[in-house]
Amino acid sequence: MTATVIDGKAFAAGLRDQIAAHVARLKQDHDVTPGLAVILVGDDPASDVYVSHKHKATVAVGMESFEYRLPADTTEAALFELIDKLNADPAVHGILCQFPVPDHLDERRTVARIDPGKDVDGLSVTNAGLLSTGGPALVSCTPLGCLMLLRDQIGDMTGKNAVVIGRSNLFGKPMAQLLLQANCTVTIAHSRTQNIEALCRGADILVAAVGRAEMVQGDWVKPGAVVIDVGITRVAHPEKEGKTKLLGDVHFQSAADVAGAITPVPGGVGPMTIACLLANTVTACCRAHGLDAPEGLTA
Ligand SMILES: Nc1nc2c(c(=O)[nH]1)N[C@@H](CN(C=O)c1ccc(C(=O)N[C@@H](CCC(=O)O)C(=O)O)cc1)CN2
Repeated sequence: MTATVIDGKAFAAGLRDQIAAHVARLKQDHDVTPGLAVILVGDDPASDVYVSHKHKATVAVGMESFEYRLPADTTEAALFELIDKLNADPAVHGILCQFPVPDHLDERRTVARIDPGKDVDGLSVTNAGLLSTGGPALVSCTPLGCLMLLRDQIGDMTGKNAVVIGRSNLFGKPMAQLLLQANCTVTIAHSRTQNIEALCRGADILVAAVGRAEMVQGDWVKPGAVVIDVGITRVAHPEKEGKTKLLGDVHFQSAADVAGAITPVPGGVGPMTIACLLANTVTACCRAHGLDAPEGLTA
């Protein structure tokens, strides 16, 4: 292996320390405590774990955490009633509905109900529009986390060829916008892209977010490239009976032999998601009180 392994867990811990310091200052200087409300509808086991982690992380940096666990048969009307209440609550600066939601609910309509100033997932049309036009958006947490890791690793990204595999609203599209803002030449690849291997081999920055375990092989990677793996697929452990393990979208061993730097799974991008959610809540709180968002927490 020749690549530097990017330690997202350590980076996220440092970011949470910075956030805790900002939260303490907001309390001391402005008598304001940032508050985050997380809504979970249903009983998806992975979502249950993520929501618990979000609660613990929120409390650990000194913010207020409001957690709402609703039954799987919650109607859209009941969900919207809760969102309306949170939109109007001055103690709540960030609102997030954990995805996926049960089939009878619609993610797009749910996000649209959240006040864009409190949309700490950065998924609303308003925040997507602000991001693509260079305005003061709240940016989707995982791409924001990837940008922070890339900045730390590369510094100035001007003129780099960046390929993002995946075109979701939650990740691929905002990631591409952030890389464009950082002066990269950006290509979004997806399931219909032709000759994707050759395209990836031209990338100085390769970001994989397709949800297909180990799709990106070492011979797709340009020597020295920075590889960011956003995939998380849980599979049966090959050696430990009854246990599972996580795989990324990148075949780690072969890619690490070629890349200059690479994020592992787990411990790469994943921990940045929750740290950036806290960062977005501080940003939303500052903006709600007419204060500048702290440097280092935004795109
Ligand atoms: N409303 C949202 N829903 C979902 C989002 C989101 O950003 N907003 N993202 C994912 C889930 N997610 C946070 O919500 C999340 C995923 C992964 C991790 C993480 O730390 N992963 C670890 C491994 C954890 C494990 O062992 O399972 C890692 O990669 O190291 C944190 C948060 C979908 N829903």
